[in-house]
Amino acid sequence: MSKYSGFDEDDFYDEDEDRDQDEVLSPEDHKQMEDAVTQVKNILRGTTATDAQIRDAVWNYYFDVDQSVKFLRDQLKRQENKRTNAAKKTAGSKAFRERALFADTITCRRRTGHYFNDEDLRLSKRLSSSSKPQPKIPLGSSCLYGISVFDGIPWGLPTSMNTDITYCGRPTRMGLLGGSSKLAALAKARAVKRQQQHEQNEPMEGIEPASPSTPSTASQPGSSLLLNTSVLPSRSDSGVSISKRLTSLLAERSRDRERTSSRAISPEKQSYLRRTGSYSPSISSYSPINSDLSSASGVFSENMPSSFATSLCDYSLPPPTFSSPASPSSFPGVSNVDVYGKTNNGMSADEIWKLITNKPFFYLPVTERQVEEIKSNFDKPSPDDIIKEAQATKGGTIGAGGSKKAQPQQKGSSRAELETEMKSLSIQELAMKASQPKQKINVVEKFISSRRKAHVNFVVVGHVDAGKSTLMGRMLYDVGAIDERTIQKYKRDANNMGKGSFAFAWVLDQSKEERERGVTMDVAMNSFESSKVAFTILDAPGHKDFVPNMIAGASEGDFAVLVIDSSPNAFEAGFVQSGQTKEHALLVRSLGVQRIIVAVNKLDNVNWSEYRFDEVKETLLAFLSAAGFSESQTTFIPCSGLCGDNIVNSSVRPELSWYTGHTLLEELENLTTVDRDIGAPLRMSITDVFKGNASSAINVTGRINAGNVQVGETVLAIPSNETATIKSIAIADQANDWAVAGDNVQVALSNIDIVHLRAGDILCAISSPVKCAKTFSARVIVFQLRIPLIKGSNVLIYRGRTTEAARILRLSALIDKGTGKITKHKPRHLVSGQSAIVELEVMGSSFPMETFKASKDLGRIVLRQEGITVAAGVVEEILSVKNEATNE
Ligand SMILES: Nc1nc2c(ncn2[C@@H]2O[C@H](COP(=O)(O)OP(=O)(O)OP(=O)(O)O)[C@@H](O)[C@H]2O)c(=O)[nH]1
Repeated sequence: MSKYSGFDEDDFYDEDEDRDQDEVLSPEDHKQMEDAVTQVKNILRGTTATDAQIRDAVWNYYFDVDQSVKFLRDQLKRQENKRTNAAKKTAGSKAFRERALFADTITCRRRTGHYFNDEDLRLSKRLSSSSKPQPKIPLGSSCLYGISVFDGIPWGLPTSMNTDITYCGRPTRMGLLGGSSKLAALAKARAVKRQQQHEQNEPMEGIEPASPSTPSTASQPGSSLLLNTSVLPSRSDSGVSISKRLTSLLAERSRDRERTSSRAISPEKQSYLRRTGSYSPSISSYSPINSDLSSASGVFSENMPSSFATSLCDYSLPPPTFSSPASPSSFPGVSNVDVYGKTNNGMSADEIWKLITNKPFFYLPVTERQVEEIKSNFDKPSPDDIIKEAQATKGGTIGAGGSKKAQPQQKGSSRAELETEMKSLSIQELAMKASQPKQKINVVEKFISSRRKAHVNFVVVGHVDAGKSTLMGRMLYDVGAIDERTIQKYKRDANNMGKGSFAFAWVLDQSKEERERGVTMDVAMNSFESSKVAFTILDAPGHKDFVPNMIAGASEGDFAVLVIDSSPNAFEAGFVQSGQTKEHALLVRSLGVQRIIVAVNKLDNVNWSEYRFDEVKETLLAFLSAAGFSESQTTFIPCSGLCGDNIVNSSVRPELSWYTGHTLLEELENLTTVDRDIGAPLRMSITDVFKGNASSAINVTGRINAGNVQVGETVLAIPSNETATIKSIAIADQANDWAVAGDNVQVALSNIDIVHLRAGDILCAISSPVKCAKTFSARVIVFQLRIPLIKGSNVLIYRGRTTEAARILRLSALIDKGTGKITKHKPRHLVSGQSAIVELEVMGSSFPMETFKASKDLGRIVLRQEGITVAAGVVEEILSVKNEATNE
């Protein structure tokens, strides 16, 4: 391996590199080196390899003669190739430049033999040191720079164009519009290189680079530099003679161009050249439209964007006036503009345009008549306006999905009138006008006369894998809410998945992910009816990651079923600080649940042990009473969801004969029914929002917390503050004309856009809107904390499905848990187990809430920090709202 590995061999001969080989070589190595150098020299005799190159190669290849020779031969070959290519390139570009220069002034006559005329040949001789004439340049050849527009056209020049072609200057090259980024990069690199070369040429005294504003000579091939005779030094050296030559050459070319321009151009050719952008019309045909063509013809100097492009991109341009467009000829002192855009006062058309308009612009190719026509189209009302007007006349109907905040303006009504009307409108009046259904039902009367079964929601909580879903699945199966076939199917499918024991849990865990993971992730809802009561099960997730979902479920529960895994160590695992048994029990209590049934589950795992049951009962009873559940409101039932003991039917198992109490279902039926004010203003917490398949209505599901609702009624959505009309109501999939507090409903809403509704929002009576709190005070119980809560602590507040960021504004007081009396004002911090009054500020935009006194459902909150529940409590007072008028 050579020392060059990993290096570019082009860097091999670095003149500056200091390699003092003699200093590091031993006498023996030195001799070896000299021998090798001599051998390589002999082999490469006659080549251009220098002594230094040979020594370097030998040194770097560790005196290996063959390797060094091979390397050096390769290098020499590469250098030779480089030189040849560079020479070819130089020769090529020189020839190209010369031909381009000739082409600049050539008139090609295809029909008459494609020869240069005498004048061209004379000029070419003078320009080129070679006296050899250039006899033929075929039309369409790429060497003809000026007409290279025909390059690549397989059918050549159109027959109609087989007449005289006049080159009118080099076309301006514009940047790539999209396309290859590699090409763009290459073009950019070349431009930079050209710029560098240009800058290197700049210091030449007496010669300055052509500027964009200089006359058209700047854009001619071969004339990238322009003489400035005023700064030319009066030296009689060779530099001056070159300058003189260039001056006379340019003067001659200028005369030449004038001659060419005076020749007649056929209309056919004019049209073609317009299309190709190489035609500049004379002043006689100068118009706003073809002024742009003149800029494209090369009159505008290189690197300038066309006026069309400028008009498109430059928003600062003043709009052009259509009535009397200015033109270069109208500029004082200008009477003529030639085909090169040069005017008789020595300025280019471009310069004059700039003076006239400050910036070049592009006129749209429309006549004044067309403009008038376009303008008159807007005098009439649009089809939309006609429809709106018709709707307004009919009675102010607004299309579905439209915002009801902005009523369409009646034609003829003044702004002042409208403002007065708006001021006089109040939500109460709106309520009077809009919330009345066509045929008003007395819902309270209807409810009483209907003798409907009491409707109870109960939430099932407990540590992960305590058996909550299995227990509820079993209950639904035993009461006949699930048929045998479905259960058999679940058993088969669960067996196939290797989760046979989860068959009953699948009744509630419906999602694929929940079934695959064997974990409940969101609250599952299911209903069944006993002979006395209609129940809705809210099966909450037990995993700590889904506590917010558990809170949502618990917020809707009237009672709670706490499921305990009585298996050895399992109860203890759920009861430790990080377990969810305690957290869930505290949360349901904080959210207003007073009645709790503890299902001591999986008793089959402890051989139906009474001792284990008592152990669990004792431990929990102490904890629950400390958490606020009275003993009379707490019941313990030994059961097994998997085996079905004591769920719906009493166990007949001899091992369980020690228990003679109620089954779980009996216990649920015995619960005291909750009193609800069905005559109060409507409050409905939305749990889900979705669009119906067929109808345009928006469906929302949720629970009616207070009051009642009926089909045709107009309600208010908070926090969006948008009204909606109740299109239909369904209770347990049965259509109904009305619903009351406690019902879990699916409601179809019309006249509202789905963007104004989301889970956690409240539907309420227009006459009594729910407020969105900005600051409020709450009585809270502090849970287990890692760090104390202080003034300024950031928390997340939860209520049902609503969550918002909040900040503790003030720790107002510590209170006694038993008596509720203040024990200390303004504590510095709050620690685990304390009760306190705190003031909170809602950071987010909207958190609809009510005081606990006004609504037990909407007045409860849970505070969490970094995924841990830190406190829960009730809203005492709403101190300020987001916006009194709009709740925004
Ligand atoms: N031996 C026995 N196993 C049970 C009993 N009840 C449930 N299981 C098993 O416990 C495991 C968990 O049951 P799930 O019903 O999913 O528990 P869960 O509390 O709903 O779980 P999460 O909702 O995810 O917290 C399953 O393997 C059930 O078969 C029972 O009474 N006895």
